[in-house]
Amino acid sequence: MPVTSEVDRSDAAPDGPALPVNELFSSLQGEGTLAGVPSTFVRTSGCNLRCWFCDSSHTSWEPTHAWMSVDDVVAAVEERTPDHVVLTGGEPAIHDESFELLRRLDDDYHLTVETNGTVVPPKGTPVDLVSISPKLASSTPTADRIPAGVEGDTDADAADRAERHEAARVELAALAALVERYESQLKFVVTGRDDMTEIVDLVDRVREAASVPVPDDEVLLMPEGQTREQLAGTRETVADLALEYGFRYTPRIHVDVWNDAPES
Ligand SMILES: C[S@@+](CC[C@H](N)C(=O)[O-])C[C@H]1O[C@@H](n2cnc3c(N)ncnc32)[C@H](O)[C@@H]1O
Ligand SMILES: Nc1nc2[nH]cc(C(=O)O)c2c(=O)[nH]1
Ligand code: SF4
Ligand SMILES: [Mg+2]
Repeated sequence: MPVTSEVDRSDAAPDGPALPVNELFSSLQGEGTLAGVPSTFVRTSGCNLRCWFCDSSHTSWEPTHAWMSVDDVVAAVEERTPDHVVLTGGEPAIHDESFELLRRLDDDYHLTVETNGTVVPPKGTPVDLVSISPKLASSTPTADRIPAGVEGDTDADAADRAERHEAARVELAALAALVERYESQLKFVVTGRDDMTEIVDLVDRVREAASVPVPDDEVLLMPEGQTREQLAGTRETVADLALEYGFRYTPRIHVDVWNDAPES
C-alpha cells in the first residue's frame, strides 16, 4: 500500500515562497530508470500543456491545489522515510518556487524532476535526475480526445487548445539544455507504432543540438495507459518496439500494482 497522510493545507497562498501542491505522498517510483525506488512525490498544480491522456488532469486541465509554503513542503518531506524525492505535476518547472524547493532539499535527498521538457531550471538548480517526457503529436487534444470527466467545449475552443498545445509541446533548445546540464532520461509516452518515426526524429534532433551524447538506454518507451485495462492494450506493443528499436522499456508500476489510485 502506498503511504498516505494528510498534509496541513490552507486555501490561500501563505506569505513567502509557496507552491500550489495538488498532492504529497510516498510510493514506489513507478516509471523510468528508478522504477521501484521508495520516493516521496510532490505534485505541483498547473501545466503549460494539455495532453489528452494526462493521468493528472486535476493538475493540468482542471487544476486543483492548496498552497503550501516551501517550508511546509520541506517539513512534510522530512517527516517521511524515503531519501528520494520526485518533483512532478502538472509541470513543476513553470513555478520559480520549485527551484527554491530543490535548493532546500539538495543536501539530504536524491532529487528527480519530472518535466515535459519545455522549461529549463535556472543555472545551478540542483537536480540529480531530470526525467523528461517530451510530448508527441499523439498527445494533442482534439474535440473528442479530452480526459474523462473534463467537460467538452465548443469546437472552436477545442481547435484553439489543440493549436496552443501543438505550438508549445516541443522546445528543442530546452531539451538540449536539460540533457547537457543534468543526468537525464527521455521518457516517451507511446500510444502505438505510429509514434516511432517522430520519436526517432526527435531523438536525432536532440543529439544534433546537444553537446553531450544521448545513449539509447537513456531513451525510454512507456506504454500509454492510466488503468491496468488500458495498459494491457499497449504494453506488449511498446515492449516489442523497445526491443526492435534498441530503446529501453519502462513499466508503469503504480498502475500495474495500484491501478493508479489517488496518491499511489
Ligand atoms: C503527469 S506528468 C507530470 C510531469 C510533466 N508534466 C510531464 O509530462 O512529464 C508525469 C508523467 O506521467 C506521464 N503520463 C501522463 N499521462 C500518461 C498516460 N496516460 N500514460 C502514460 N504516461 C502518462 C507523463 O508523460 C510523465 O512522464
Ligand atoms: N508511484 C508513482 N510513480 C510515479 N512516477 C511518476 C508519477 C507521476 O504521476 O508523475 C508517478 C505516480 O503518480 N506514482
Ligand atoms: S505535460 Fe504532463 S502534466 Fe501537462 S498535460 Fe501533459 S502529461 Fe499532464
Ligand atoms: Mg501519475
